[in-house]
Formats: sequence, C-alpha cells, structure tokens
Amino acid sequence: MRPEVPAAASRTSRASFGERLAAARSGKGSLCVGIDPHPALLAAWGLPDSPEGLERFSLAVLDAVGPVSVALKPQVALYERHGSRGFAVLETLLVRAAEAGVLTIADAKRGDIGSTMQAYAEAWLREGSPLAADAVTLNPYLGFESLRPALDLARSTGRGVFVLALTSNPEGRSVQHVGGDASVARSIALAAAGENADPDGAGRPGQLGHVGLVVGATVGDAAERLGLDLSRLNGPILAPGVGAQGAGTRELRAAFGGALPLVLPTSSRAILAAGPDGTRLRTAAERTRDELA
Ligand SMILES: O=c1ccn([C@@H]2O[C@H](COP(=O)(O)O)[C@@H](O)[C@H]2O)c(=O)[nH]1
Repeated sequence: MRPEVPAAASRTSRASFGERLAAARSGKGSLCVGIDPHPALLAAWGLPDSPEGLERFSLAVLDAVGPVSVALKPQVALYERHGSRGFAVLETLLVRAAEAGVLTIADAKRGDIGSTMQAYAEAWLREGSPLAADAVTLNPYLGFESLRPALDLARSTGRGVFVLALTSNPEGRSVQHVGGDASVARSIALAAAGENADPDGAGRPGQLGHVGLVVGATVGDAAERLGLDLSRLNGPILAPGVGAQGAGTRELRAAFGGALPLVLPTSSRAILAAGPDGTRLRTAAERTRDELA
C-alpha cells in the first residue's frame, strides 16, 4: 500500500512539495537521477527489451541510487512503449519508491484542455491513484491556466508539478524564446511564481511552493536574457541536460546564477551507463552529485 505523504491530515497542516523536497535535499544533496530505460541501455545491462527487463532495471536503479538522490525521475515514455505491462512496471516502481521514502517525479509532460487535464491530474497526483507520483512534469502549450486541475490538486495533496519553461533541447528556442520580454518562457515563470506566493493557501508565504519549472542546464544565459527572475520563483527548478546533453557545473552556474539553491540538476544516461552493478551505479551518482555541489 502506498504511504500517505507526511502530515496529510488537513490542507493547511500538509507540507508543500517544495518543503518536502527541501527536507530531502538537506540529507541527500540536490541531484535528481532520471530513470530512462532505453533499449540500448537495457542491452548494455544484459537485460531484454521487455517489461521484465524494464522492471529489473527500474528496481535496480531505485535500490542503488535512491538513497543518494533527492528524487528519481522515471521517463514515462520509456514505460509507455511497453504498453499496459510497461505502465504496470511504472506503478510498481512508484509504490516501491514511496515505501523506500524516495521522492519521484513522473516525467510525463502532460497538458490538455482543462476537462481532460482534470483526468491527467487525477492519474498522476491523486491520493490512491496507481500512478500517483510526488510530482509530474507538465506542458503549458495550451496555456498555463489550462493546467489548473493539476496545480490545485498538487497544492491540496502536498505533491508538485514542474512546468516546462526553457527546455534543454535546441529546438525549444523557436517557441520558448520568441518575443524578448514577452516570451512564453517568461510568462510561464511569472505565472508559476504567482502560484507559489502563498503555497498552501494558508497565508504562509515563506514556504517553498508546489509549482516548479523545468529549465534545462544547457540553456546558457537564456533565463537572464529573457527576464525570467528565477530566484523569485519560490519553488524548485528541474534542470535536465547534465551529462549526456553536455552540461556540467560551469553550465549550471551560467544558467542559474543566484537561483542555484533552487535547482535540481538532473542526469539520466550518463549515470545509468555505469551498468547494473549496484556499487558502481551508486558511485556514479555520488560522483555526479558531489561534482555539481
Ligand atoms: O527540457 C527537458 C525536459 C526533459 N528532459 C528529459 O530529461 C531526461 C534527460 O536524459 P539524459 O539522458 O540525461 O539526457 C530525458 O528523459 C528527457 O526526456 C530533457 O532532457 N530536457
């Protein structure tokens, strides 16, 4: 059975996702490790490209890396490609992680009109849903306000969302950077900060909120250039792009400056390439975490 999030008695006594993450960070550091079971990685681990291989891979990563990561981020697409049996593996992973006290961020990048968004919110954030994670990534292309069901459910359950703002891939610029001060990325960052201004709806504005942003570690000076004031987000920043996409300490500093304390550097393939040996895998994660600290 999935454990309740801490302090679940009432909306106002429940810690926000940002606060739960901050508590985890103080013991484990800031690294978020992605679980991306690509067919080539499964093969390199000596595992079949099947739901069985997926499960062995996922649980091995949880055991080895969970204790030294602030959160694990399963890439939902790599479970979805195995159909319903892949989703069953993802459910098992999410339950086992919750039992082990490891936070999970489902990288699902969901986004739709509000009525459909309600269903996505319930799938990924509702207490008792088989796919409930601690947080889910969201795509705001239909407008930030279309995400309202997920924003509200995250707030009331102590879970979180990470909304795409400046993604790590070069193609993102053609949408996210256009318009200078009026860019999509800036409007998303402002809206997220507004949500976090009073994170639990109880007039406790000092708490870190439930709405995070995705800002790639590879984006260079884009956040500054486009006027995103990330240090005022009052929520966490997920920064994929470390390792396989080329970013490291220098790139993180260049991208985030004074907002670095809010950042969760995120790496998948570069760590998973260490292979199935639990000690080597954990060492790879620890080394990455310590290099970035
Ligand atoms: O802007 C983004 C948003 C999400 N991702 C996801 O993160 C991992 C990155 O994997 P690596 O192996 O560390 O490159 C992957 O699941 C992406 O879908 C991203 O890269 N950039």
